Amino acid sequence: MSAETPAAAAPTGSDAAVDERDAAMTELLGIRSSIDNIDAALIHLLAERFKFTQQVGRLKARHGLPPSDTDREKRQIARLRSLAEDAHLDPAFAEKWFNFVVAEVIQHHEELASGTERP
Ligand SMILES: O=C(O)C(=O)C[C@]1(C(=O)O)C=C[C@@H](O)C=C1
Repeated sequence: MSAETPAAAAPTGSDAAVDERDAAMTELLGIRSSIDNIDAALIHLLAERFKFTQQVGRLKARHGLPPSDTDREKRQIARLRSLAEDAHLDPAFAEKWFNFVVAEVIQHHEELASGTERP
């Protein structure tokens, strides 16, 4: 059987169809378990990233440096878009993700600079 021609489903309600549905559910649970692991890893990676950006924010606040650095952002976006392409991930999505995270980071930087950061 080729990837282009999936097997026809057994007639609805037949024993074969029930077996196929059970097998599909087992496969789905296995795939979801891998998705769970990846989501957990992403949360841990994001937490680590925010620990480092908090360090940057404190450094910038201490020395009166501006919260954002658009040149750095541009370079990082170009780098991430290229990495995304190599990884067959939509580069526009990679850029959107980066901008989303950076907006949050800049808000944290601003709070640190103004002394209104959350505990
Ligand atoms: O590298 C910095 O200067 C940061 O503040 C970190 C960071 C980022 O999260 O990547 C956030 C804001 C800046 O505009 C650029 C990059």
